Amino acid sequence: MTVNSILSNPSQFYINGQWTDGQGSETCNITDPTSGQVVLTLKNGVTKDSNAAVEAAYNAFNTGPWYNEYTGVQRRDALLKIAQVIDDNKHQIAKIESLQTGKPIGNSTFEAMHGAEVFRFFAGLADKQGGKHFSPNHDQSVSAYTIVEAMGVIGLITAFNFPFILAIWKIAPALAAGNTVILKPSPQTPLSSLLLAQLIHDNQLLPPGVFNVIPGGIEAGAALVNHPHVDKISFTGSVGGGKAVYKASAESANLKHICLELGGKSPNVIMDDADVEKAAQHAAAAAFINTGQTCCAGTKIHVHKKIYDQFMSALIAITKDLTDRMTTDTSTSSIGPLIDQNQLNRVDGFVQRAIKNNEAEVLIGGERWGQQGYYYKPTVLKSSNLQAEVVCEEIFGPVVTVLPPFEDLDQVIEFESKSNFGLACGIYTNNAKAINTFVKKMRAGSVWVNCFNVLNPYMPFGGYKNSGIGRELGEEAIKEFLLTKSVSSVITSAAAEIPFSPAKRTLLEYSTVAKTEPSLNPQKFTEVAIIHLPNDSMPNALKKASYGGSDKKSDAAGLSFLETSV
Ligand SMILES: NC(=O)C1=CN([C@@H]2O[C@H](COP(=O)(O)OP(=O)(O)OC[C@H]3O[C@@H](n4cnc5c(N)ncnc54)[C@H](OP(=O)(O)O)[C@@H]3O)[C@@H](O)[C@H]2O)C=CC1
Ligand SMILES: CCCCCC/C=C/C(=O)O
Repeated sequence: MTVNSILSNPSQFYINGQWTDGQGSETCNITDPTSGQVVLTLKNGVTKDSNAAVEAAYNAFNTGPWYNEYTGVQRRDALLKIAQVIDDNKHQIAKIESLQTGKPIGNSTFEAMHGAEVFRFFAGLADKQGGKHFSPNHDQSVSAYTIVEAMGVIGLITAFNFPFILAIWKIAPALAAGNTVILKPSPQTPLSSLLLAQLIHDNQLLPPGVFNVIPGGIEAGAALVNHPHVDKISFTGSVGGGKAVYKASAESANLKHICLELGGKSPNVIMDDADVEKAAQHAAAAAFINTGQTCCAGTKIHVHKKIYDQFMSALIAITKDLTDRMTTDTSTSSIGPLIDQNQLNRVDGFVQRAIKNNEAEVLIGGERWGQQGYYYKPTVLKSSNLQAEVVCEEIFGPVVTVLPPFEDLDQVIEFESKSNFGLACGIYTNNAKAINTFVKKMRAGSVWVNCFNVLNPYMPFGGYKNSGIGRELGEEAIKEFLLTKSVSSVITSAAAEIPFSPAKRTLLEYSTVAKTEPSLNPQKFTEVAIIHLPNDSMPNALKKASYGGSDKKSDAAGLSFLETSV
């Protein structure tokens, strides 16, 4: 499979609804990690490219139809169409994702379908965002309400490990909220983001400038973070990268909003009542998911003393089986390669240092697999040094560290409370008291009971502590891309004020209108401006709505505003 057989404009950037050449001179190689072969060379994004994309997104937000004319229902429909196109092209998406990451093709196909599901979820929220109305005093002369508005232009920066999913977790809620976006994927893995742009472009699913893609390059990412017209950065990557972005965002001219989805060292606790074989299966899957290149992977295991020996035998047998089934063929492989040689060196570096410093014992694995590509054997380490690097740091490879057996869950929780990370954790038990204690006391964004790495669009995902700020997925994620505006309006005459221009109308409340104008069927309206006046003056006030000039015009304009808001 070649990149050209899937991507029509493989080395171009997608800006303002057009395919354009990058303006820099440096290039970047995209490599197939199963073989180490270069599959595409494309330009690195530079500041000029980012600036062009920001300008396109800024214009699209301020003057284009996406935010100014589309209703929530229209945005919903656009996102549903994107979901359908992803589903229809899931095999192409999966092929290109596996080509650039080396993932087993089954995983990539699942991830493409998950991406479609995430678009559907946020499509369902696109038309359901609104503010609240308050009556702060009894005579109702003050109309007080909130409206929710899109933030504006959003910069999305993603990592190499789940390129398609990580991008969609950001794109879908940002667009559902009415924003325009610039996606800067990891320089190692831009291809599935470019394919998404191609699918959106070829099927004319979004107005120009709403969705832009600038492949790789630290300069391109930094330019987004520094640009005064970018209102928010949503970032997935390393803790170091996240902190640099946080700092630069704070120092940028416009004090950006920020969402950071960073690393983890998620503990997996196996209690004494666990079904040992099942728990070991789950623990291996939890740790080795995506070759361990997963922020929430269960890379640290605490096992109860009573079942420790049995569990360890089972875990080693499962890991051996996984290793025996390794192959470079993504259609049959059990576990894929690491992303590149740097990552391979980095992972092996952790293991070799642990051995050299007597911090851990390798029970299985601990070395490169094969001669081609960037494969590393799934590895089980045993450590009794609770301060060891392999116990405390994110390795981002297929390496799991088992800690000394425990007897008291409280001690495990106490130990974990000192971790710098707080992304996820899991416990295997049917002991209700243990579950309740664990759920309550663990300082982590996701808690999994008798399962691990369970992610779906409904459940917010994100970290405590160094694991991040903000949430992706769930209703929380769309709120990350909205701003709330409070409006207090004192009515001083009988003339009603239409509080919004039609272009910026927002659903608030239609009950007063319905009560005073029974001829209007509120069911007809998806969006109606509230006209809040003392009840006895409402009919006249409505008729006299001062909207654009004379009484007659105002009358017509006021009512026609309501009617055209359908
Ligand atoms: N979710 C998670 O937990 C993840 C954790 N990691 C961890 O990070 C390590 C390195 O992975 P990597 O993907 O290189 O992660 P990075 O944090 O280096 O990069 C992630 C993304 O952020 C961009 N980026 C990095 N620094 C900046 C910056 N200062 N300003 C703007 N953009 C920036 C990168 O692009 P560019 O390189 O062009 O700057 C890339 O698109 C892994 O080994 C792993 O430990 C990685 C991925 C996901
Ligand atoms: C649905 C498959 C698992 C997705 C895992 C998402 C991981 C995120 C990250 O590593 O940042």
